[in-house]
Amino acid sequence: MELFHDTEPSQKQQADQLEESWTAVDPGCPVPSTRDLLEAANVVRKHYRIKVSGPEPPPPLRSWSELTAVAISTQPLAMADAASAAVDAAGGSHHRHGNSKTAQRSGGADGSESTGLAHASPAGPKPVQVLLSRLQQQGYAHPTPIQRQAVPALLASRELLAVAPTGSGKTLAFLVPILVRLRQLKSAGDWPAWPKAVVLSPTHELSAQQARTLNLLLPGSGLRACLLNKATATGNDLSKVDILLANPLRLATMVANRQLDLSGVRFLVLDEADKLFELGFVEQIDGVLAGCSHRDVVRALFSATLPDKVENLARTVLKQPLRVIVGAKNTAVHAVSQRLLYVGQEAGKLLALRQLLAEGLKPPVLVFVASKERAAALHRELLYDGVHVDSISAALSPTACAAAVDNFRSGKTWVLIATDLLGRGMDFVGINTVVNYDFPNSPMDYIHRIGRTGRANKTGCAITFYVEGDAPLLRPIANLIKEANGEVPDWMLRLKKLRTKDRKRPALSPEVVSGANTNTKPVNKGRKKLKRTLATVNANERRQSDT
Ligand SMILES: Nc1ncnc2c1ncn2[C@@H]1O[C@H](COP(=O)(O)OP(=O)(O)OP(=O)(O)O)[C@@H](O)[C@H]1O
Repeated sequence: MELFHDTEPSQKQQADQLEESWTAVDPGCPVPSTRDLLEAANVVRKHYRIKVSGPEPPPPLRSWSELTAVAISTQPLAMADAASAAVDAAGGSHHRHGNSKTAQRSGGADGSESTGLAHASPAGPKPVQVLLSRLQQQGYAHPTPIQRQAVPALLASRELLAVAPTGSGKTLAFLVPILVRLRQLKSAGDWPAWPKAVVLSPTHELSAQQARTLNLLLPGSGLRACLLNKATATGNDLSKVDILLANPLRLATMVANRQLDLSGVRFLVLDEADKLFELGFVEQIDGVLAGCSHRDVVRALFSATLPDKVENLARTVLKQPLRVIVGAKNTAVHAVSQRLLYVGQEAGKLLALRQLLAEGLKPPVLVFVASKERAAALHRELLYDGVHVDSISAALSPTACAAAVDNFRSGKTWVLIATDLLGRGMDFVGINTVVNYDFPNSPMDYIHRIGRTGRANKTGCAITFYVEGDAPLLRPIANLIKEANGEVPDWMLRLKKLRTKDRKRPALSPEVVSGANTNTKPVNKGRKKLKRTLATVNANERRQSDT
Protein backbone atom coordinates (compact mmCIF):
# COMPACT_ATOMS: atom_id res chain seq x y z
CA MET A 1 0.00 0.00 0.00
CA GLU A 2 2.80 2.37 0.96
CA LEU A 3 4.43 1.68 -2.31
CA PHE A 4 1.22 2.70 -4.06
CA HIS A 5 1.23 6.06 -2.25
CA ASP A 6 4.88 6.58 -3.04
CA THR A 7 4.65 5.90 -6.71
CA GLU A 8 1.25 7.34 -7.56
CA PRO A 9 1.90 11.05 -6.83
CA SER A 10 5.30 10.95 -8.46
CA GLN A 11 3.85 9.58 -11.68
CA LYS A 12 1.20 12.25 -11.54
CA GLN A 13 3.83 14.94 -11.01
CA GLN A 14 5.81 13.59 -13.90
CA ALA A 15 2.76 13.63 -16.11
CA ASP A 16 1.94 17.21 -15.09
CA GLN A 17 5.40 18.30 -16.01
CA LEU A 18 5.16 16.56 -19.35
CA GLU A 19 1.83 18.12 -20.03
CA GLU A 20 3.12 21.58 -19.13
CA SER A 21 6.13 21.49 -21.35
CA TRP A 22 4.69 19.54 -24.24
CA THR A 23 1.34 21.16 -24.62
CA ALA A 24 3.01 24.55 -24.52
CA VAL A 25 4.41 23.75 -27.92
CA ASP A 26 0.99 23.42 -29.48
CA PRO A 27 -1.65 25.26 -27.47
CA GLY A 28 -4.48 23.88 -29.55
CA CYS A 29 -3.73 20.21 -29.11
CA PRO A 30 -5.89 18.11 -26.81
CA VAL A 31 -4.34 17.36 -23.43
CA PRO A 32 -3.12 13.76 -23.55
CA SER A 33 -3.74 11.34 -20.70
CA THR A 34 -1.11 10.70 -18.03
CA ARG A 35 -0.33 7.34 -19.55
CA ASP A 36 0.02 8.81 -23.02
CA LEU A 37 2.44 11.41 -21.73
CA LEU A 38 4.61 8.93 -19.90
CA GLU A 39 4.56 6.64 -22.88
CA ALA A 40 5.42 9.51 -25.19
CA ALA A 41 8.45 10.38 -23.04
CA ASN A 42 9.54 6.77 -23.12
CA VAL A 43 9.10 6.61 -26.89
CA VAL A 44 11.46 9.59 -27.27
CA ARG A 45 13.96 8.01 -24.88
CA LYS A 46 13.81 4.68 -26.64
CA HIS A 47 14.28 6.30 -30.02
CA TYR A 48 17.42 8.13 -28.85
CA ARG A 49 18.71 5.25 -26.71
CA ILE A 50 18.41 7.29 -23.54
CA LYS A 51 18.19 5.30 -20.34
CA VAL A 52 17.21 7.18 -17.24
CA SER A 53 16.88 6.03 -13.68
CA GLY A 54 16.12 7.85 -10.45
CA PRO A 55 12.97 9.44 -9.11
CA GLU A 56 10.66 11.41 -11.43
CA PRO A 57 12.81 12.05 -14.46
CA PRO A 58 11.56 15.04 -16.44
CA PRO A 59 10.53 14.35 -20.02
CA PRO A 60 13.20 14.69 -22.70
CA LEU A 61 13.15 17.64 -25.10
CA ARG A 62 11.67 16.87 -28.48
CA SER A 63 13.18 19.98 -29.97
CA TRP A 64 15.06 23.11 -28.91
CA SER A 65 11.85 25.10 -29.27
CA GLU A 66 10.57 23.44 -26.09
CA LEU A 67 13.33 25.08 -24.10
CA THR A 68 11.34 28.23 -23.32
CA ALA A 69 8.40 26.30 -21.94
CA VAL A 70 10.62 23.95 -19.95
CA ALA A 71 12.59 26.90 -18.56
CA ILE A 72 9.39 28.49 -17.29
CA SER A 73 7.73 25.34 -16.01
CA THR A 74 10.81 24.39 -14.01
CA GLN A 75 11.49 27.88 -12.71
CA PRO A 76 11.32 27.93 -8.91
CA LEU A 77 8.16 29.76 -7.84
CA ALA A 78 9.97 32.39 -5.79
CA MET A 79 11.95 33.32 -8.84
CA ALA A 80 8.89 33.51 -11.06
CA ASP A 81 7.07 35.70 -8.55
CA ALA A 82 10.05 38.04 -8.28
CA ALA A 83 10.15 38.36 -12.04
CA SER A 84 6.39 39.04 -12.17
CA ALA A 85 6.74 41.68 -9.50
CA ALA A 86 9.49 43.31 -11.52
CA VAL A 87 7.20 43.40 -14.55
CA ASP A 88 4.42 44.92 -12.45
CA ALA A 89 6.78 47.51 -11.03
CA ALA A 90 7.80 48.39 -14.55
CA GLY A 91 4.13 48.86 -15.42
CA GLY A 92 4.09 45.95 -17.84
CA SER A 93 1.37 43.39 -18.30
CA HIS A 94 2.11 39.75 -18.03
CA HIS A 95 0.58 36.35 -17.96
CA ARG A 96 0.97 34.42 -14.79
CA HIS A 97 3.76 31.99 -15.39
CA GLY A 98 6.06 30.00 -13.14
CA ASN A 99 4.39 26.68 -12.69
CA SER A 100 1.04 27.73 -14.08
CA LYS A 101 -0.29 25.61 -16.89
CA THR A 102 -2.36 28.48 -18.23
CA ALA A 103 0.72 30.52 -18.82
CA GLN A 104 2.39 27.64 -20.60
CA ARG A 105 -0.51 27.10 -22.94
CA SER A 106 -0.56 30.72 -23.97
CA GLY A 107 2.79 30.24 -25.73
CA GLY A 108 3.26 30.11 -29.47
CA ALA A 109 4.24 26.99 -31.34
CA ASP A 110 7.90 27.96 -31.31
CA GLY A 111 8.00 28.90 -27.65
CA SER A 112 7.09 32.36 -28.89
CA GLU A 113 6.69 35.79 -27.46
CA SER A 114 3.70 35.39 -25.16
CA THR A 115 5.48 32.81 -23.01
CA GLY A 116 9.05 33.83 -23.76
CA LEU A 117 11.30 35.03 -21.04
CA ALA A 118 10.43 38.59 -22.03
CA HIS A 119 7.88 38.36 -19.23
CA ALA A 120 10.20 36.78 -16.78
CA SER A 121 13.02 39.12 -17.58
CA PRO A 122 12.10 42.73 -17.99
CA ALA A 123 15.78 43.56 -17.99
CA GLY A 124 16.59 41.74 -21.21
CA PRO A 125 15.20 40.97 -24.67
CA LYS A 126 13.99 37.37 -24.44
CA PRO A 127 17.25 35.74 -23.50
CA VAL A 128 16.08 32.20 -24.18
CA GLN A 129 15.04 33.25 -27.68
CA VAL A 130 18.46 34.82 -28.15
CA LEU A 131 20.09 31.62 -26.96
CA LEU A 132 17.91 29.56 -29.29
CA SER A 133 18.89 31.67 -32.26
CA ARG A 134 22.57 31.36 -31.31
CA LEU A 135 22.20 27.59 -31.21
CA GLN A 136 20.63 27.69 -34.66
CA GLN A 137 23.41 29.96 -35.97
CA GLN A 138 26.01 27.48 -34.78
CA GLY A 139 24.23 24.75 -36.71
CA TYR A 140 22.83 23.00 -33.64
CA ALA A 141 19.47 22.43 -35.27
CA HIS A 142 18.33 19.64 -32.93
CA PRO A 143 19.42 18.66 -29.47
CA THR A 144 21.60 15.55 -29.27
CA PRO A 145 20.24 12.68 -27.12
CA ILE A 146 22.20 13.65 -24.01
CA GLN A 147 21.07 17.26 -24.45
CA ARG A 148 17.45 16.13 -24.76
CA GLN A 149 17.49 14.55 -21.31
CA ALA A 150 20.18 16.44 -19.39
CA VAL A 151 18.93 19.95 -20.21
CA PRO A 152 15.43 19.51 -18.71
CA ALA A 153 16.90 17.53 -15.81
CA LEU A 154 19.28 20.33 -14.84
CA LEU A 155 16.58 22.94 -15.34
CA ALA A 156 14.43 20.91 -12.97
CA SER A 157 17.33 21.22 -10.48
CA ARG A 158 18.05 17.50 -10.54
CA GLU A 159 21.51 16.31 -9.63
CA LEU A 160 22.89 14.27 -12.44
CA LEU A 161 25.18 11.43 -13.40
CA ALA A 162 25.32 11.68 -17.18
CA VAL A 163 27.17 9.26 -19.42
CA ALA A 164 27.11 9.63 -23.20
CA PRO A 165 29.55 8.70 -25.95
CA THR A 166 32.54 10.81 -26.88
CA GLY A 167 31.61 13.62 -29.25
CA SER A 168 27.90 13.48 -28.41
CA GLY A 169 27.50 17.08 -27.24
CA LYS A 170 27.84 16.83 -23.48
CA THR A 171 29.32 20.35 -23.27
CA LEU A 172 26.11 22.02 -24.41
CA ALA A 173 24.11 19.58 -22.30
CA PHE A 174 25.35 21.46 -19.24
CA LEU A 175 26.08 24.92 -20.68
CA VAL A 176 22.58 25.48 -22.07
CA PRO A 177 20.68 24.94 -18.79
CA ILE A 178 23.27 26.96 -16.89
CA LEU A 179 22.79 29.91 -19.25
CA VAL A 180 19.01 29.67 -19.07
CA ARG A 181 18.73 29.37 -15.31
CA LEU A 182 21.35 32.00 -14.47
CA ARG A 183 19.58 34.44 -16.73
CA GLN A 184 16.34 33.73 -14.91
CA LEU A 185 18.03 34.19 -11.54
CA LYS A 186 19.48 37.48 -12.69
CA SER A 187 16.07 38.70 -13.87
CA ALA A 188 14.55 37.74 -10.54
CA GLY A 189 17.17 39.79 -8.75
CA ASP A 190 18.58 36.74 -6.93
CA TRP A 191 22.14 37.73 -7.73
CA PRO A 192 24.82 37.32 -5.10
CA ALA A 193 28.38 38.35 -5.83
CA TRP A 194 30.81 35.62 -6.88
CA PRO A 195 30.38 32.86 -9.43
CA LYS A 196 27.02 31.18 -9.77
CA ALA A 197 28.22 28.30 -11.90
CA VAL A 198 31.50 26.42 -11.92
CA VAL A 199 32.59 23.93 -14.57
CA LEU A 200 35.57 21.81 -13.57
CA SER A 201 37.69 19.90 -16.08
CA PRO A 202 40.88 17.90 -15.67
CA THR A 203 42.97 19.95 -18.13
CA HIS A 204 43.38 23.61 -18.90
CA GLU A 205 43.06 22.83 -22.64
CA LEU A 206 39.60 21.41 -22.08
CA SER A 207 38.49 24.39 -19.98
CA ALA A 208 39.79 26.70 -22.73
CA GLN A 209 37.76 24.78 -25.30
CA GLN A 210 34.63 25.08 -23.14
CA ALA A 211 35.29 28.81 -22.86
CA ARG A 212 35.34 29.04 -26.65
CA THR A 213 31.99 27.25 -26.90
CA LEU A 214 30.51 29.40 -24.15
CA ASN A 215 31.70 32.61 -25.81
CA LEU A 216 29.63 31.73 -28.87
CA LEU A 217 26.49 31.56 -26.74
CA LEU A 218 27.06 34.33 -24.21
CA PRO A 219 26.33 37.47 -26.27
CA GLY A 220 22.89 38.80 -25.42
CA SER A 221 22.68 36.80 -22.20
CA GLY A 222 23.93 39.57 -19.92
CA LEU A 223 26.17 36.98 -18.23
CA ARG A 224 29.94 36.92 -17.87
CA ALA A 225 32.24 33.94 -18.00
CA CYS A 226 35.88 33.55 -17.10
CA LEU A 227 38.50 30.91 -17.79
CA LEU A 228 40.54 30.63 -14.63
CA ASN A 229 44.27 30.80 -15.27
CA LYS A 230 47.25 32.49 -13.67
CA ALA A 231 46.40 35.89 -15.12
CA THR A 232 42.65 35.86 -14.49
CA ALA A 233 43.12 34.41 -11.00
CA THR A 234 45.14 37.42 -9.91
CA GLY A 235 43.99 40.18 -12.25
CA ASN A 236 40.23 39.70 -12.50
CA ASP A 237 37.49 40.75 -10.20
CA LEU A 238 35.92 37.34 -9.94
CA SER A 239 32.93 38.73 -8.09
CA LYS A 240 31.74 39.98 -11.48
CA VAL A 241 32.00 36.55 -13.04
CA ASP A 242 28.89 34.41 -13.40
CA ILE A 243 30.33 31.25 -14.92
CA LEU A 244 33.79 30.08 -14.01
CA LEU A 245 35.65 27.44 -16.03
CA ALA A 246 38.49 25.97 -14.06
CA ASN A 247 40.81 23.12 -13.21
CA PRO A 248 40.61 21.61 -9.77
CA LEU A 249 44.07 22.53 -8.49
CA ARG A 250 43.92 26.28 -9.12
CA LEU A 251 40.31 26.56 -7.95
CA ALA A 252 40.80 24.46 -4.81
CA THR A 253 43.89 26.50 -3.90
CA MET A 254 41.97 29.75 -4.25
CA VAL A 255 39.12 28.40 -2.16
CA ALA A 256 41.51 27.14 0.52
CA ASN A 257 43.25 30.55 0.59
CA ARG A 258 39.88 32.29 0.85
CA GLN A 259 40.54 34.17 -2.37
CA LEU A 260 37.31 32.89 -3.81
CA ASP A 261 33.90 32.30 -2.27
CA LEU A 262 31.87 29.52 -3.88
CA SER A 263 28.90 29.76 -1.53
CA GLY A 264 26.77 31.42 -4.23
CA VAL A 265 27.33 28.61 -6.76
CA ARG A 266 24.06 27.11 -8.04
CA PHE A 267 25.56 24.78 -10.65
CA LEU A 268 28.68 22.73 -10.19
CA VAL A 269 29.61 20.59 -13.21
CA LEU A 270 32.37 18.01 -13.15
CA ASP A 271 33.25 17.28 -16.76
CA GLU A 272 35.24 14.09 -17.37
CA ALA A 273 34.01 13.23 -13.89
CA ASP A 274 35.63 9.80 -13.67
CA LYS A 275 39.04 11.40 -14.24
CA LEU A 276 38.30 14.00 -11.57
CA PHE A 277 37.51 11.27 -9.08
CA GLU A 278 40.91 9.68 -9.61
CA LEU A 279 43.68 9.93 -7.08
CA GLY A 280 45.49 13.20 -7.51
CA PHE A 281 42.33 15.19 -8.13
CA VAL A 282 40.00 13.85 -5.51
CA GLU A 283 41.31 15.96 -2.64
CA GLN A 284 40.93 19.15 -4.68
CA ILE A 285 37.45 18.11 -5.77
CA ASP A 286 36.56 17.60 -2.11
CA GLY A 287 37.60 21.18 -1.35
CA VAL A 288 35.51 22.56 -4.22
CA LEU A 289 32.47 20.44 -3.30
CA ALA A 290 32.68 21.67 0.27
CA GLY A 291 33.03 25.28 -0.92
CA CYS A 292 29.84 25.08 -3.02
CA SER A 293 27.67 25.22 0.07
CA HIS A 294 24.50 26.90 -1.29
CA ARG A 295 21.45 24.92 -0.27
CA ASP A 296 20.12 24.95 -3.83
CA VAL A 297 23.37 23.96 -5.53
CA VAL A 298 22.88 21.42 -8.32
CA ARG A 299 25.81 19.13 -9.02
CA ALA A 300 26.23 17.27 -12.26
CA LEU A 301 28.80 14.74 -13.37
CA PHE A 302 29.44 14.17 -17.06
CA SER A 303 31.68 11.71 -18.87
CA ALA A 304 31.83 9.22 -21.70
CA THR A 305 33.00 6.60 -19.21
CA LEU A 306 31.97 5.87 -15.66
CA PRO A 307 33.45 2.78 -14.04
CA ASP A 308 31.20 1.28 -11.33
CA LYS A 309 33.70 2.06 -8.59
CA VAL A 310 33.74 5.74 -9.52
CA GLU A 311 29.97 5.82 -9.87
CA ASN A 312 29.58 4.50 -6.33
CA LEU A 313 31.96 7.14 -5.05
CA ALA A 314 30.23 9.87 -7.04
CA ARG A 315 26.84 8.89 -5.66
CA THR A 316 28.04 9.63 -2.14
CA VAL A 317 28.28 13.33 -3.01
CA LEU A 318 25.01 13.67 -4.96
CA LYS A 319 21.45 14.08 -3.69
CA GLN A 320 19.06 11.55 -5.27
CA PRO A 321 20.76 11.89 -8.64
CA LEU A 322 19.20 11.06 -11.94
CA ARG A 323 21.35 8.64 -13.88
CA VAL A 324 21.22 9.26 -17.59
CA ILE A 325 23.01 6.91 -19.94
CA VAL A 326 22.97 7.31 -23.70
CA GLY A 327 23.78 4.10 -25.54
CA ALA A 328 25.81 1.57 -23.62
CA LYS A 329 28.03 2.61 -20.75
CA ASN A 330 31.81 2.45 -21.16
CA THR A 331 31.89 1.60 -24.85
CA ALA A 332 33.91 3.00 -27.72
CA VAL A 333 32.01 5.11 -30.19
CA HIS A 334 30.72 2.97 -33.07
CA ALA A 335 31.32 5.66 -35.68
CA VAL A 336 35.05 4.95 -35.46
CA SER A 337 36.40 2.01 -37.40
CA GLN A 338 39.05 0.48 -35.21
CA ARG A 339 41.92 -1.86 -35.76
CA LEU A 340 44.85 -3.27 -33.85
CA LEU A 341 48.18 -3.39 -35.65
CA TYR A 342 50.95 -5.67 -34.45
CA VAL A 343 54.25 -3.89 -34.98
CA GLY A 344 56.68 -6.48 -33.63
CA GLN A 345 59.26 -4.80 -31.47
CA GLU A 346 59.14 -1.33 -29.98
CA ALA A 347 61.20 0.05 -32.85
CA GLY A 348 58.62 -1.28 -35.30
CA LYS A 349 56.24 1.49 -34.29
CA LEU A 350 58.15 4.21 -36.11
CA LEU A 351 58.44 2.07 -39.20
CA ALA A 352 54.73 1.33 -39.10
CA LEU A 353 53.80 5.00 -38.68
CA ARG A 354 56.06 5.96 -41.58
CA GLN A 355 54.41 3.26 -43.67
CA LEU A 356 50.94 4.53 -42.81
CA LEU A 357 51.89 8.12 -43.63
CA ALA A 358 53.51 7.04 -46.89
CA GLU A 359 50.38 5.12 -47.83
CA GLY A 360 48.49 8.39 -47.41
CA LEU A 361 46.85 8.68 -44.00
CA LYS A 362 44.35 11.45 -44.48
CA PRO A 363 45.11 14.47 -42.25
CA PRO A 364 44.36 15.70 -39.68
CA VAL A 365 45.90 12.83 -37.73
CA LEU A 366 46.25 12.71 -33.96
CA VAL A 367 49.00 10.44 -32.63
CA PHE A 368 49.01 9.42 -28.97
CA VAL A 369 52.22 8.56 -27.15
CA ALA A 370 52.94 7.60 -23.56
CA SER A 371 55.12 10.46 -22.35
CA LYS A 372 56.29 13.99 -23.08
CA GLU A 373 59.77 12.66 -23.86
CA ARG A 374 58.37 10.28 -26.44
CA ALA A 375 56.24 13.09 -27.89
CA ALA A 376 59.35 15.23 -28.36
CA ALA A 377 61.33 12.31 -29.82
CA LEU A 378 58.64 11.33 -32.33
CA HIS A 379 58.18 14.98 -33.23
CA ARG A 380 61.90 15.16 -34.17
CA GLU A 381 61.65 11.99 -36.27
CA LEU A 382 58.62 13.17 -38.25
CA LEU A 383 60.02 16.67 -38.75
CA TYR A 384 63.04 14.99 -40.28
CA ASP A 385 60.65 13.21 -42.68
CA GLY A 386 59.18 16.57 -43.75
CA VAL A 387 55.75 15.99 -42.19
CA HIS A 388 53.72 19.06 -41.07
CA VAL A 389 53.88 17.94 -37.49
CA ASP A 390 53.62 19.42 -34.03
CA SER A 391 53.48 17.99 -30.55
CA ILE A 392 51.76 18.88 -27.33
CA SER A 393 52.46 17.68 -23.83
CA ALA A 394 52.79 18.90 -20.27
CA ALA A 395 56.38 19.86 -21.11
CA LEU A 396 55.11 22.91 -23.02
CA SER A 397 54.04 26.23 -21.56
CA PRO A 398 50.28 26.97 -21.66
CA THR A 399 50.92 29.47 -24.47
CA ALA A 400 52.84 26.90 -26.53
CA CYS A 401 50.09 24.33 -25.89
CA ALA A 402 47.44 26.81 -27.03
CA ALA A 403 49.47 27.61 -30.18
CA ALA A 404 49.85 23.88 -31.00
CA VAL A 405 46.10 23.37 -30.57
CA ASP A 406 45.29 26.43 -32.71
CA ASN A 407 47.66 25.37 -35.51
CA PHE A 408 46.10 21.93 -35.58
CA ARG A 409 42.59 23.39 -35.61
CA SER A 410 43.44 25.76 -38.45
CA GLY A 411 45.03 23.03 -40.58
CA LYS A 412 48.60 24.41 -40.43
CA THR A 413 49.64 21.19 -38.73
CA TRP A 414 48.56 17.89 -40.23
CA VAL A 415 49.84 15.54 -37.60
CA LEU A 416 49.63 16.37 -33.92
CA ILE A 417 51.51 14.18 -31.47
CA ALA A 418 49.98 14.27 -28.02
CA THR A 419 50.09 12.66 -24.63
CA ASP A 420 46.93 11.81 -22.72
CA LEU A 421 46.72 15.53 -21.95
CA LEU A 422 44.61 15.74 -25.12
CA GLY A 423 43.01 12.34 -24.64
CA ARG A 424 39.84 13.64 -23.04
CA GLY A 425 37.26 16.11 -24.17
CA MET A 426 39.19 17.84 -26.93
CA ASP A 427 37.04 18.55 -29.96
CA PHE A 428 39.02 19.08 -33.16
CA VAL A 429 37.04 19.50 -36.31
CA GLY A 430 37.24 16.55 -38.64
CA ILE A 431 40.08 14.45 -37.24
CA ASN A 432 40.20 11.55 -39.65
CA THR A 433 42.56 9.21 -37.88
CA VAL A 434 43.74 8.58 -34.37
CA VAL A 435 46.90 6.53 -34.06
CA ASN A 436 47.67 4.99 -30.70
CA TYR A 437 51.41 4.84 -31.21
CA ASP A 438 51.80 3.74 -27.60
CA PHE A 439 49.14 1.44 -26.24
CA PRO A 440 46.68 3.20 -23.91
CA ASN A 441 46.98 2.55 -20.19
CA SER A 442 43.41 1.44 -19.71
CA PRO A 443 40.25 0.65 -21.69
CA MET A 444 38.82 3.98 -20.47
CA ASP A 445 41.82 5.86 -21.88
CA TYR A 446 41.34 3.96 -25.14
CA ILE A 447 37.68 5.03 -25.37
CA HIS A 448 38.55 8.69 -24.80
CA ARG A 449 41.58 8.73 -27.11
CA ILE A 450 39.82 7.21 -30.11
CA GLY A 451 36.81 9.41 -29.36
CA ARG A 452 38.78 12.38 -30.71
CA THR A 453 37.55 11.19 -34.10
CA GLY A 454 34.06 10.08 -35.14
CA ARG A 455 32.47 13.05 -33.37
CA ALA A 456 29.11 14.71 -33.89
CA ASN A 457 27.82 12.04 -36.28
CA LYS A 458 31.00 11.95 -38.37
CA THR A 459 33.02 8.83 -38.99
CA GLY A 460 36.68 8.22 -38.26
CA CYS A 461 39.37 5.63 -38.01
CA ALA A 462 41.60 4.51 -35.14
CA ILE A 463 44.72 2.39 -35.44
CA THR A 464 46.32 1.01 -32.31
CA PHE A 465 49.88 -0.32 -32.43
CA TYR A 466 50.74 -3.14 -30.09
CA VAL A 467 53.88 -4.98 -29.14
CA GLU A 468 54.53 -7.97 -26.89
CA GLY A 469 54.69 -5.84 -23.78
CA ASP A 470 51.09 -4.73 -24.37
CA ALA A 471 49.76 -8.27 -23.97
CA PRO A 472 48.26 -7.69 -20.51
CA LEU A 473 45.88 -5.02 -21.84
CA LEU A 474 45.09 -6.52 -25.20
CA ARG A 475 41.98 -8.45 -24.25
CA PRO A 476 39.83 -5.59 -22.87
CA ILE A 477 40.70 -3.36 -25.81
CA ALA A 478 39.97 -6.18 -28.27
CA ASN A 479 36.59 -6.58 -26.57
CA LEU A 480 35.80 -2.89 -27.02
CA ILE A 481 36.63 -3.16 -30.71
CA LYS A 482 34.47 -6.25 -31.08
CA GLU A 483 31.56 -4.50 -29.32
CA ALA A 484 31.87 -1.70 -31.86
CA ASN A 485 31.58 -4.27 -34.66
CA GLY A 486 35.31 -4.16 -35.43
CA GLU A 487 37.33 -7.21 -36.40
CA VAL A 488 39.66 -8.82 -33.91
CA PRO A 489 41.14 -12.31 -33.96
CA ASP A 490 39.37 -14.83 -31.72
CA TRP A 491 42.52 -15.73 -29.81
CA MET A 492 42.67 -12.19 -28.44
CA LEU A 493 39.16 -12.43 -27.07
CA ARG A 494 40.02 -15.75 -25.44
CA LEU A 495 42.97 -14.34 -23.49
CA LYS A 496 42.57 -14.72 -19.78
CA LYS A 497 41.08 -11.80 -17.91
CA LEU A 498 43.74 -10.14 -15.78
CA ARG A 499 43.31 -8.34 -12.51
CA THR A 500 44.17 -4.64 -12.64
CA LYS A 501 47.37 -5.12 -10.66
CA ASP A 502 48.54 -7.75 -13.16
CA ARG A 503 48.01 -5.47 -16.11
CA LYS A 504 51.37 -3.72 -15.64
CA ARG A 505 53.44 -3.44 -18.79
CA PRO A 506 57.17 -2.83 -19.17
CA ALA A 507 58.13 0.85 -18.98
CA LEU A 508 58.71 2.46 -22.36
CA SER A 509 62.02 4.04 -23.20
CA PRO A 510 61.82 7.84 -23.51
CA GLU A 511 63.05 7.52 -27.07
CA VAL A 512 60.62 6.35 -29.75
CA VAL A 513 63.34 4.29 -31.36
CA SER A 514 65.17 2.06 -28.92
CA GLY A 515 68.93 2.30 -29.27
CA ALA A 516 70.38 2.43 -32.72
CA ASN A 517 68.23 -0.40 -33.93
CA THR A 518 66.04 1.27 -36.51
CA ASN A 519 66.16 -1.75 -38.80
CA THR A 520 63.17 -3.44 -37.37
CA LYS A 521 61.74 -6.74 -38.31
CA PRO A 522 58.97 -6.38 -40.82
CA VAL A 523 55.58 -5.91 -39.25
CA ASN A 524 53.54 -9.09 -38.63
CA LYS A 525 56.49 -11.47 -38.40
CA GLY A 526 56.51 -11.70 -34.59
CA ARG A 527 52.93 -12.90 -34.10
CA LYS A 528 53.91 -16.41 -33.08
CA LYS A 529 56.26 -15.06 -30.47
CA LEU A 530 53.51 -12.80 -29.15
CA LYS A 531 51.13 -15.71 -28.85
CA ARG A 532 53.81 -17.62 -26.92
CA THR A 533 54.23 -14.66 -24.55
CA LEU A 534 50.50 -14.46 -24.07
CA ALA A 535 50.29 -18.18 -23.40
CA THR A 536 52.95 -17.73 -20.71
CA VAL A 537 51.04 -14.82 -19.16
CA ASN A 538 47.92 -16.98 -19.02
CA ALA A 539 49.76 -20.00 -17.64
CA ASN A 540 51.35 -17.88 -14.89
CA GLU A 541 47.93 -16.51 -14.05
CA ARG A 542 46.48 -20.01 -13.85
CA ARG A 543 49.30 -21.17 -11.61
CA GLN A 544 48.77 -18.19 -9.30
CA SER A 545 45.05 -18.75 -9.02
CA ASP A 546 45.56 -22.50 -8.40
CA THR A 547 47.85 -21.89 -5.45
N1 LIG B 1 22.98 19.80 -30.95
C1 LIG B 1 24.06 19.69 -31.69
N2 LIG B 1 23.97 19.58 -33.02
C2 LIG B 1 25.08 19.46 -33.81
N3 LIG B 1 26.33 19.44 -33.32
C3 LIG B 1 26.49 19.53 -31.98
C4 LIG B 1 25.37 19.67 -31.10
N4 LIG B 1 25.84 19.75 -29.85
C5 LIG B 1 27.18 19.69 -29.93
N5 LIG B 1 27.58 19.56 -31.20
C6 LIG B 1 28.97 19.44 -31.70
O1 LIG B 1 29.42 18.12 -31.38
C7 LIG B 1 30.80 18.13 -31.14
C8 LIG B 1 31.12 17.36 -29.87
O2 LIG B 1 30.57 18.02 -28.76
P1 LIG B 1 31.26 17.95 -27.33
O3 LIG B 1 32.68 18.36 -27.42
O4 LIG B 1 30.39 18.64 -26.38
O5 LIG B 1 31.22 16.36 -27.09
P2 LIG B 1 31.40 15.54 -25.76
O6 LIG B 1 30.24 14.64 -25.63
O7 LIG B 1 31.69 16.46 -24.61
O8 LIG B 1 32.69 14.68 -26.11
P3 LIG B 1 33.86 14.11 -25.14
O9 LIG B 1 33.28 12.97 -24.36
O10 LIG B 1 34.90 13.68 -26.08
O11 LIG B 1 34.26 15.24 -24.25
C9 LIG B 1 31.23 19.59 -31.08
O12 LIG B 1 31.90 19.91 -32.28
C10 LIG B 1 29.94 20.35 -30.99
O13 LIG B 1 30.03 21.61 -31.62
